[in-house]
Amino acid sequence: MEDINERARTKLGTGRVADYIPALAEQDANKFGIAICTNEGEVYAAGDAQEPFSIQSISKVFLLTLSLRVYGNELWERVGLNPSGMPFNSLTQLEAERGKPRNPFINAGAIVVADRLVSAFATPSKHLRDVARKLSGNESILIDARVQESEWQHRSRNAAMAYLMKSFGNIDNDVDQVLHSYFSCCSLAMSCVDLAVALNYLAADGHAQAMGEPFIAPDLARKINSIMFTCGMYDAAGDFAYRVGLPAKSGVGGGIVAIVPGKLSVCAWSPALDENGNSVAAQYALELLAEEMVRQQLGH
Ligand SMILES: NC(=O)CC[C@H](N)C(=O)O
Repeated sequence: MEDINERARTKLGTGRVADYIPALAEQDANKFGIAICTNEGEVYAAGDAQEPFSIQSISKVFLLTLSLRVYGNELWERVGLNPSGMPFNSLTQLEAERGKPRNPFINAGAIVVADRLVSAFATPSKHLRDVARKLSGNESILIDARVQESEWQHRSRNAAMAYLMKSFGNIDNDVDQVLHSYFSCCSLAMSCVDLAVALNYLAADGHAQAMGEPFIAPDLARKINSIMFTCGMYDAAGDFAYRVGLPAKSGVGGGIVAIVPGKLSVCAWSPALDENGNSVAAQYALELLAEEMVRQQLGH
């Protein structure tokens, strides 16, 4: 971890912090952290791994997991399962494809999933926050109200997607209510350690480390990993698969969670992003980790 921390920091200064959500523009581009949680429950961390950051699109994994727990395969009537090949906030496919987003890991897809949760739970964002607390074993996890408000103030593009989908009958609830839920989930503040522990269920056949019990069925964990592999890095999913080869999900807060099924979960974070909205240093760190794991497996 220390070696990766040192080497990944050479990438600081490359890329740009997201500024289309003003509250995110204030992040310090010189931060880098990485944490691993093994399926045996050991946590290894380096750099700024304990510092909470805005999880942004990583919340789409929680949203999807909770929604699949309630709706099962019915969910796929509302949202597709294929990479979009488009930026995460693109509107162009939505009109042509009659309001059914390509996958649950682009904004439109996650907004549809959030709508499903608004139908299922009285207070969906509080429910999701509580699940994040339980899964990470950290009761102090909060929704960052400043980020949430900033997203709401600059919601035009996400609101346009939501209204377009509503016009096709793919959003059941009030658009403002759905957007509020979606933004509050994106605004959860968690650290690399929190996220590595919380998402370990995807590495451990659905078993939640901090809860000490099954969270989802093994088959569902396999399926979510598959969607992460093909769609988790937006239109750069293929590049990342080639470089790293692991199911992963990124967010514009600079975090990336990756899963080594059967072994461990990892979260790397650094706020500066490349042109696809993926953290430059976090991607590099995961590439170094993947290379190191191959070397160790070969006994080199
Ligand atoms: N890619 C992301 O992390 C985007 C999430 C962000 N909250 C948005 O809706 O634009």
